[in-house]
This record gives sequence, structure tokens and C-alpha cells, in this order.
Amino acid sequence: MNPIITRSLTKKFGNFIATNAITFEVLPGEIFGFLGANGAGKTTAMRMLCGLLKPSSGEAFVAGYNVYTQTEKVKKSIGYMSQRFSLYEDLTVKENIRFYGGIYGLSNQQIKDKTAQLLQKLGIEKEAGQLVGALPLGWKQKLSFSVAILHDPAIVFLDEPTGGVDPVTRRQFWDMIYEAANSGVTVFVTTHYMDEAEYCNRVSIMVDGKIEALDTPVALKSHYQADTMNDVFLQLARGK
Ligand SMILES: Nc1ncnc2c1ncn2[C@@H]1O[C@H](COP(=O)(O)OP(=O)(O)OP(=O)(O)O)[C@@H](O)[C@H]1O
Repeated sequence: MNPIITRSLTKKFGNFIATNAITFEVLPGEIFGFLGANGAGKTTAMRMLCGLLKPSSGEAFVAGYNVYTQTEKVKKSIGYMSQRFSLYEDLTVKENIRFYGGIYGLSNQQIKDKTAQLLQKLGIEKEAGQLVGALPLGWKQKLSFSVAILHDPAIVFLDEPTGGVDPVTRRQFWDMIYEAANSGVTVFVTTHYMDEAEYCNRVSIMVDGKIEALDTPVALKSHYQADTMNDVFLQLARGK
């Protein structure tokens, strides 16, 4: 069973349809880009997939679990990094790692080992005792991502993870995403940066709650006779 499966997944707020019968599957270890203009319905769809919002109709399975009836199992199988991250600015780097390790149910020994690995990987051993609030934004993002996959989830959901940082830092962040995907984690990522869409294995583009296109960046560019993903995106967004 693929790690994410949706069939006609729909969310209505009153008469307004925020997510309109979306159907797609994400493959194991894939980096799946979930694109759409502001208000297209991406966050709503992602929240349903993370077990945080009940769908109005349709079906969805995440890590093999039903998002209606097995939300706790869904939550245990995934990592989630929100737009605002989830780190505590008034706790140190080490305290944040320990805190999330505890929430994810890791043992003290596992937390100790993971902390050492993570600090070394990010090259921030010296900053372990520093308050997260004092770290540069790019470091916070990398730490936030590392914390989201601390418990080795099958799938990680990233909601606009690279907002506000420079292109070099974004590129480094994407190296981390590739590394996670190579180790078997399935990555579901929303972004506004079209150069990042090119880094994804496949991309879906949402317009007004519906998925208007879904394919590899190369296939999408060929189909829409576009040089860049930005051109593909503009054609779809304008064509409505
Ligand atoms: N709780 C809610 N009640 C009513 N309308 C909502 C609610 N949540 C979202 N919406 C509406 O649903 C639509 C889709 O919102 P959503 O946040 O999913 O879009 P998005 O694609 O994630 O946009 P952004 O890129 O700005 O985060 C928007 O028009 C929004 O106003």
C-alpha cells in the first residue's frame, strides 16, 4: 500500500469547498510537491492527511491508516513541520530535542544518541546550550526539520518549510530533504518557490480546491510547453 492515498477527499466549510474531491497517491520514498496559490486548499488537505481535521467526504489512508478512524496511528507514523516551525524559542537547542524526543515516546538512551547525532550532523555542537530564539532562521529551519524526523517517521509533511531564507540556505535545506528521502522517508512538501518544485520527484498543482495537474516536473513542462515550472504554474493559475 502506498504511503499516502486519497480518493475524492473533500473538505467543506459551510457551503465553501476548500478541498474538492482530490485523488492521488504518493509513492514510498518519493518527494511529492504539493503546489497551489494562496487559498488553493493545500493546508486544509495537509491537515486532513495529518489527522488534524476531519474530512467532509472521500477517503484517505496515510501510512496504511484510515484518517477518519485511526488518527492516533496516523499521528505516530508521521512527522510534521509547520510554517512557523514548532520549536520553543525560550528553550535551548538540546532542550528542544529532548522535549520532542519525549513527546515522540523515545527512551532516554535514544534521546541521548539522537541528540548527539543531530548536533554533529548540523554542526551545532557548540550551540547546544544556546536558546533557539537566538539562532539564525536557516539554522532553526534545519533543526526544526531534524526534530520532525527524530522518531524516524514513515512520512514527513513540510508546510512551506523554506519561507524567508536565502537561496543558499534553501539549497542546503533541500540536501537534507534528499538525504531523508534516500533513507526511505516519504516527503510531502508545500512550497511557493517554483525552483523547489523542480527538485521534487512529482508535483501536483491545486487550483481552487482541485488538483489540476500531477506529474513529474519534466512531464509537466513538456505537456504545457513551458521552460520552467513557474510557467506551468502561471498557465494553470491563469487558466481558471
Ligand atoms: N476553518 C475554516 N473555516 C472557513 N474557511 C476556511 C477555514 N480554513 C480554511 N478556509 C478557507 O479555505 C480556503 C483554503 O485555505 P487553505 O489554508 O487550505 O489554503 P492554502 O492553499 O493552504 O493557502 P496558503 O498558501 O495561503 O496557506 C481559503 O479560502 C480559506 O479561507
